[in-house]
Amino acid sequence: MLFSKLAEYFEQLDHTTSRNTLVAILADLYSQCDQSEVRPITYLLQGRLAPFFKPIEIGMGINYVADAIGKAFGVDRKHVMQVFDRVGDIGTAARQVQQEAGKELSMEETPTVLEIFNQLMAISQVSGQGSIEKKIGMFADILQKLDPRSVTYICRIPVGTLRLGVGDPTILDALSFAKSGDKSLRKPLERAYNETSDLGLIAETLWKDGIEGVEKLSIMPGNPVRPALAERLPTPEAIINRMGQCAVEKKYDGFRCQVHKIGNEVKIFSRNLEDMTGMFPEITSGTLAMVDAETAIFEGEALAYHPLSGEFLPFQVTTKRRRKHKIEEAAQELPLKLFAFDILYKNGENLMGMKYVDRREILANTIKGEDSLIVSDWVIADNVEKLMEVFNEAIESGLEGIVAKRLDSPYQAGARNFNWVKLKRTHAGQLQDTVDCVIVGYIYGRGKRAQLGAGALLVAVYNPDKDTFQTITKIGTGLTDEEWKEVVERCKPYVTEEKPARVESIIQPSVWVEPAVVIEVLADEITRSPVHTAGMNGEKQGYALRFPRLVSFRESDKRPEDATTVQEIIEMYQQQAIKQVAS
Ligand SMILES: Nc1ncnc2c1ncn2[C@@H]1O[C@H](COP(=O)(O)OP(=O)(O)OP(=O)(O)O)[C@@H](O)[C@H]1O
Repeated sequence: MLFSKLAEYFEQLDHTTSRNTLVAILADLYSQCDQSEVRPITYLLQGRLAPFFKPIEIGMGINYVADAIGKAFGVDRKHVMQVFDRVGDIGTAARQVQQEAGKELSMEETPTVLEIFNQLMAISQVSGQGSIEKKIGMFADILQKLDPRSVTYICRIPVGTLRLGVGDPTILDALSFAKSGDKSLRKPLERAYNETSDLGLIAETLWKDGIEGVEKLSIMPGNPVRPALAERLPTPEAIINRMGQCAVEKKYDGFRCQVHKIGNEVKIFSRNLEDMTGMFPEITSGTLAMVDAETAIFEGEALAYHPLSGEFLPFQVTTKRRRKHKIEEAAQELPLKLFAFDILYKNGENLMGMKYVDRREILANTIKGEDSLIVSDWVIADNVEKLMEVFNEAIESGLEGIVAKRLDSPYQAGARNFNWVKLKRTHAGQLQDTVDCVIVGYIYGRGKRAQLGAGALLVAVYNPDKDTFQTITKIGTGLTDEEWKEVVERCKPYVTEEKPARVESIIQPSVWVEPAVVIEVLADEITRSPVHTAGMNGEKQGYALRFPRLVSFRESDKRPEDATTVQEIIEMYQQQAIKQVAS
């Protein structure tokens, strides 16, 4: 496939406002791909050269891309940046500069997708002295070979603004449609995705070995597994009624880490599967010193802990780590402990299908001693009193609650179900848990707020079945002026003229925002609503949050698709009724 053809698809995806059309365009694109193209095209669709957990970057910011545009079309960077300042997008600026220079090529003259992909990959691998000059030169060479549309889209890749609004589930649907004409392959594709997190690998395997090949893909050290997640139940009684005898663990309030030990190498992935190894030197060295296995994948929560007093430091203290530039120093000053609570893989064996109790035994035998790694405690409870004992102990030591786990449960990658149930401390008159929402727009304010740029935020939750974002509330109060400014600043790169294809909204905000910024919201109650689309179904009204207020920004550890789901909202709504009856 010629790169210009791919750029044509990019343009179509860019301009659609409907999620069904997104799937149709993508399925059409995939049906044109051969085996060698399907993997690179999958990464390029996400503006990348590799799955997002591999830190392969082109390594050129806006100024260097501007340099390359100037070099390709015979002008200086200053001129390119002037055009960029006027049009607000580096791709459009490049197209304009190309046109001014009279160097537009026709679509038929462009190289293939594979040629361009390999050249971009080569740029990402240039390092050392003089690397910037080299990268600029190589990118300029690419630009000289492209038609105007391709120039537009390719310039957005290194600077991270190729936002086609294509979510991972949408790609899975499209792969299924391209290969079978319907959604029937979605389930096995999704399982492989939950275990390997690599859409490119899955697409390539599907093309090469069919769905049977995809069914053989499973957990592999180096590829993060999508984390198992916890459901909610409103009371300790509800937990015992539903789960019967179960394991109870403290719920640590820190960073979820998935640690991969591959021989002498360690990789640590965050809740949203980013490679965060660099942030946790003490956990890396602890893993090498204490883990008795050649290869292993285990999970835990990393937080600041004072071993002498047995005191857990609050999340705000733990997160200081993110802001510190000198990680090594931070690791000395405020060493984190990883409380390991599960193991998924050991020495070539996939443990995910094993029962919780058996995995726990293996975990205890794998981590030797207690230092920067600590195997977390668990007790068996079959009554409310026992469960509350652990709960109260957790609260006393500064934690926020417990997680109850089914004794015979497997590790289900990417699933939120009743294998794990969380119970947090709550305050009267508030929902039992915060809701993670995605900003999809804002509404201009009057008076002082107008000067700040926003009056109310329109926020949404995630519908994984449809891969859409459905609105659930407007947040208009509870933010300081500083916070408003910060919200607007964070949304700025994602502002878009048209409604993003994956957003479902009846309310028309003043400004649409691509789903990207995740915020944690606390509310008093969930109510039914005729104006919000979350959970709206035919005649049935949607759901809304009452008295919502911003608690924190979550985009560092949650992607928009990790936001609270509509299903969770419906469950929280039902549980709120149970709780009201109980109290
Ligand atoms: N013992 C434990 N077992 C499992 N998870 C734990 C444990 N202790 C802490 N956690 C953390 O608790 C998280 C779930 O709780 P919480 O609802 O507070 O977090 P969240 O990020 O808002 O939700 P989620 O991760 O479920 O989307 C898990 O993702 C994990 O990071």
